[in-house]
Amino acid sequence: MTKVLVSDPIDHAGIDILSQVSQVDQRLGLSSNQLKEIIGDYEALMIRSGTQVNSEIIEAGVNLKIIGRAGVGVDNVDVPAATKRGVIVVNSPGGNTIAAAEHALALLLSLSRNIPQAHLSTISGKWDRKKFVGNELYKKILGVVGLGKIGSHVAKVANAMGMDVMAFDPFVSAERALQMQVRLSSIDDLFKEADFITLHLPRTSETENLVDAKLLSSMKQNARLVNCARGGIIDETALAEALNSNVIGGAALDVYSQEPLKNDSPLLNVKNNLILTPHLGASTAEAQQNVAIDVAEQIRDVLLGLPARSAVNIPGLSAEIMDSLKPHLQLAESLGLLASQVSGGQIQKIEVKLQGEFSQHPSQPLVIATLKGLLSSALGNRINYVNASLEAQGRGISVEEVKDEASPDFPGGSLQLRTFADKGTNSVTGTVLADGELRISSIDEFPINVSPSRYMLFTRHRDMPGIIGKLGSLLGTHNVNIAAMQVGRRIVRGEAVMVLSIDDPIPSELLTSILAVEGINQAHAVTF
Ligand SMILES: NC(=O)c1ccc[n+]([C@@H]2O[C@H](COP(=O)([O-])OP(=O)(O)OC[C@H]3O[C@@H](n4cnc5c(N)ncnc54)[C@H](O)[C@@H]3O)[C@@H](O)[C@H]2O)c1
Ligand SMILES: O=C(O)[C@H](O)COP(=O)(O)O
Repeated sequence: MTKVLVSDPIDHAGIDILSQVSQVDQRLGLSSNQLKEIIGDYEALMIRSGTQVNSEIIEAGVNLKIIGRAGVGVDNVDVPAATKRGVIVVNSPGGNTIAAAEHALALLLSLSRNIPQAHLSTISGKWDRKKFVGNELYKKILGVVGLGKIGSHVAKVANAMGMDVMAFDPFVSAERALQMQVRLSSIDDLFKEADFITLHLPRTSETENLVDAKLLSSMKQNARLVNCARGGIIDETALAEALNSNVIGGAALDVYSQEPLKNDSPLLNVKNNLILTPHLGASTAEAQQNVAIDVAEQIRDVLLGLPARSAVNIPGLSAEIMDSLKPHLQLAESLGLLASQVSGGQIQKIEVKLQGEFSQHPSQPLVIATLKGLLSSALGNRINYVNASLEAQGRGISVEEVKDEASPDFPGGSLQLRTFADKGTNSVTGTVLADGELRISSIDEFPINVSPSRYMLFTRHRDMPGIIGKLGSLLGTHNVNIAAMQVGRRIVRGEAVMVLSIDDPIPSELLTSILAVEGINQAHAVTF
């Protein structure tokens, strides 16, 4: 039975799903060293933002197949290290959208009406109705930075509350903004004009300290800032200074450059106009149930050998694509595997040509499947859809994709793989028949028509009498049974290919004997 380690608090709905297929161990509060020590026993790790999954932990996870992040941000996972090791990283892109958006709105309202401060004052026995006079959000300008899933929901609610919403998001079109009744602007104009600003963008090398002293000083003096996205997007020292010197009206933060917030953080010296929450954006019962179910289902599927729907490190390969292109991906993988066994020498480049109907399919998944097949004879089950491109790059194999809409050969089109190696160029072509069956339709431009089978023998030889008989009796002598045979040639008595489907593997001494037969130029034992 597979084993799943859960190292952060996860809703029981997720644990229930995983328990149906796996042993689930919930070990909260592990140190990094403790996690490193035990991770080798597990096929899957399920986390939230509390567990840092660095490259050492990933290396120690020798059985790890999948890391499931029950939430959106995967910045606590070393995704490149996971990709290199072929470990799938999945998240729940939409499970906590509403929770995070509502938390940002709650912080906006708390800031505008001084709710936490008024609460503290009231429970201390005071009745101060003058000190806590606030502002309405109605008719105020809201600046949304990052108009993705969360930012859009905040914008929608803010519009309904009568706010005038502007946004900065370099990846959102003017049409989309118009649909949302949001006007797009530059970040500089947004910070100058807005009465309230809310951040909903990821933390990346580009957005780190994006909100710095300069941007803060351009804000209106009474303007207020909310960050419910990621710590590190705001320069916290600059923010503390801006608040203490009344450069801006107030701020509310849910996320910090270092979490948990450190005792020496400059933010803790700010008085009055700052509201802090401990990364609570996704902490609603509903969101926790959503993300736990979403991610647990994906972990369960991957452990059962099925695709994951939200893998962050399998580009272009959603579960829908994997399902709809299943036989096409199988063909691509088979051609890659075949090419790796018949091409001579070190492959430096491959050309993946999508012909006819095939050119209508997305090429990226087919290229990844081809590379997976190509590298699997060398790397076995260490290669998968996650790391195939990276492994190929690491071996200096470049990839060219070609689309050729005209394919006279097959109604369903065909896929051709050409390999360019130091010892020459080879090509293999295949198709998917209407019933989903795979066919190899040519090898090195010689036409054939065979289905890939577990063991096969491919030869290049001179088309001459007696050669087939000699080969047959050699196989017979070694007790290798022939299931099917086909010959392909372009001209009579010229060069030809022979393809045999056999029931048994070919021992190396038999291959040597085959190569010694007069007229046989090449012989390749192929295993699918
Ligand atoms: N506080 C919490 O508990 C909590 C909960 C959920 C999500 N989050 C965080 O909220 C953020 C937004 O999440 P989402 O689900 O809406 O993501 P999303 O991917 O749907 O949206 C992010 C948006 O940011 C935009 N963007 C990227 N770089 C930008 C830049 N330099 N300037 C402006 N915009 C930029 C993108 O185009 C995208 O539209 C993420 O950082 C996520 O980790 C926090
Ligand atoms: O990225 C996220 O989903 C949020 O930051 C929530 O993080 P959490 O699951 O640790 O609450």
